[in-house]
Amino acid sequence: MSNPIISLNHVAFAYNKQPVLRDINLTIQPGEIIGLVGPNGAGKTTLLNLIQGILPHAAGITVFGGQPGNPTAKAATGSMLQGNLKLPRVHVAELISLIGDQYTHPLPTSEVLALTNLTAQANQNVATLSGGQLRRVTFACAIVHQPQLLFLDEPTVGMDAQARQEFWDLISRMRARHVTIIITSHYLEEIQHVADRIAILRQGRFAYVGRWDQLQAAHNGGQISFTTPLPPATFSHLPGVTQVVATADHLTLTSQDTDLTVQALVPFFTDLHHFTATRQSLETIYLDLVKEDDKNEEVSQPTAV
Ligand SMILES: Nc1ncnc2c1ncn2[C@@H]1O[C@H](COP(=O)(O)OP(=O)(O)OP(=O)(O)O)[C@@H](O)[C@H]1O
Repeated sequence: MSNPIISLNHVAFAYNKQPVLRDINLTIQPGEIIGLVGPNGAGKTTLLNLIQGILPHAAGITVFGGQPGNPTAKAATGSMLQGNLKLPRVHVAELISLIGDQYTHPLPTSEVLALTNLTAQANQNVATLSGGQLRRVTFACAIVHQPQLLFLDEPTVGMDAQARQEFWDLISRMRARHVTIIITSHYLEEIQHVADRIAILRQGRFAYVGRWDQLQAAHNGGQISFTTPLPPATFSHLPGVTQVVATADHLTLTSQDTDLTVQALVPFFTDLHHFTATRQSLETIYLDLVKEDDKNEEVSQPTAV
């Protein structure tokens, strides 16, 4: 395995003695796309700022083999921070080429425009762009110097569904260029398609780091619905079943393990109709994980930082 681009070892951080990050551990390999998720105020932006050396506290953080903000890391990093930047009133192409001129090996402006779907807006004044287009210009400015590492803090905020889809396509194009990306987003269902691994930040620690599909496989719960002439009590003691709800036309079983419950339902199949089984959505798994962590926090003592 090649040298990691970023390694985080027992990283802790507090603002004015108020702990935000308590014990953060993560190693990021070149070309990986990491989705950093967590509730509002969990510390995602703080962590990105620490890794970039914007916040002055570097214990346990190595970026491109050195301290955050080291010259190699600075030259190889692109960043798109939260919100729209206040951009000067120039044409889109002019702005991208002005920023490119600050670097030794910038991408040609036409290539950046094509990559970010901004060719049609090349000669438009940035002050007249839509919110979604403006976010793409900010992204174009972050990649013009061909960074190996990109930080994207809620890049799709304010974009409509189509603009978000286009943006995620753009991130997939960055994957082909082997760019390492850390991206924060509250759109879980979307980020799962672009991120190789998800890191769920909660109460100053990662509640989960890994692939979404593995997280889903580990949470096998869900709901099973059907119509049946049999009484609801028939199903309440089947393996995995935690709840049976009867409505006018069907029964819904909530199960901790849908595979197990479906197997136990096989002997009843001739009496079951309109059968559907649904696995928990990622959103539900995420919310449960965050809630579980809340419960754990109630019993565990906060770590001194
Ligand atoms: N400069 C600061 N001084 C003091 N406290 C701060 C400062 N910046 C952030 N905080 C606090 O640190 C915590 C983490 O904030 P941070 O912005 O890192 O969270 P986040 O996960 O990015 O949140 P969001 O999803 O809402 O953007 C919050 O409680 C916030 O109020």
